[in-house]
Amino acid sequence: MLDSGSAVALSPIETSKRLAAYTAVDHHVKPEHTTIGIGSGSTVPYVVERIVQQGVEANKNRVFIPTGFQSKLLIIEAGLNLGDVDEFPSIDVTIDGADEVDKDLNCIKGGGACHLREKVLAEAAKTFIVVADYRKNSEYLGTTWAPGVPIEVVPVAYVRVLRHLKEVLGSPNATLRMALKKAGPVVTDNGNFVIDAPFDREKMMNSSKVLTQIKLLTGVVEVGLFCGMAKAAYFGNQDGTVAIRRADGTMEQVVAMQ
Ligand SMILES: O=C(CO)[C@H](O)[C@H](O)COP(=O)(O)O
Repeated sequence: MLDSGSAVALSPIETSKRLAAYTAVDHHVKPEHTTIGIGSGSTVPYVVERIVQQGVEANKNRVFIPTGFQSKLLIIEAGLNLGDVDEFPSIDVTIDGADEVDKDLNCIKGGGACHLREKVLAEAAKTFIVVADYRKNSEYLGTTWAPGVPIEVVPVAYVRVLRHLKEVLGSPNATLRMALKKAGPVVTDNGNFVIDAPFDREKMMNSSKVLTQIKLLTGVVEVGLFCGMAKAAYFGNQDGTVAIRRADGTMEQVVAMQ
């Protein structure tokens, strides 16, 4: 599964994801870190790959906490120690992907329907770091990520939540996310449904207000808006550099180590 170190050539997008992931691990997963949160998506395998490259000695006393089924498998298959957040509620660093990141490091997450556990691990972490390819780097949320804000909702409430999103909160195209290889809706690792709710630019410019409004709806378990949570975002670029945007407002462009 983690074959990016093999002779198989990576596409430019995959190369960008790997650049971001490797650089973020090099900067933030340090020898003194013993509890590490592992996010979900297609960028995170490169995070695990780089952590494995730190060696058996570096990893033998570490515990890795997954944000869902996919990252649990990644941790097990990499031979790393698996833990859970109820046992390790304080995490040194969590590294995760994102569907889109704005200039203030607010993120849309949940394209893989894992945003509830992802948010628990982001909150539990002293340092929450986002890794992504250049396509996710936006000025405003909703610029490139068209499906909208992912909302995990208990099944019994989805019709009412959908109606409220359309009629009251201003998302007329909100939809229940349907599965691709199963008849019916996507069901999360927690047994819930996901609604994708697009909002216009004006609303997304105040993403914490959108987050609060949705979170208050009965039956909503979690909203895929991560506002003011990330310490830094790492974006792999096509030219082989990595753009780093930090919560303190600083930006840097570095040449990534392979
Ligand atoms: O939020 C997520 C899953 O719920 C992922 O982190 C997000 O979808 C990014 O995935 P990728 O690295 O494949 O672009």
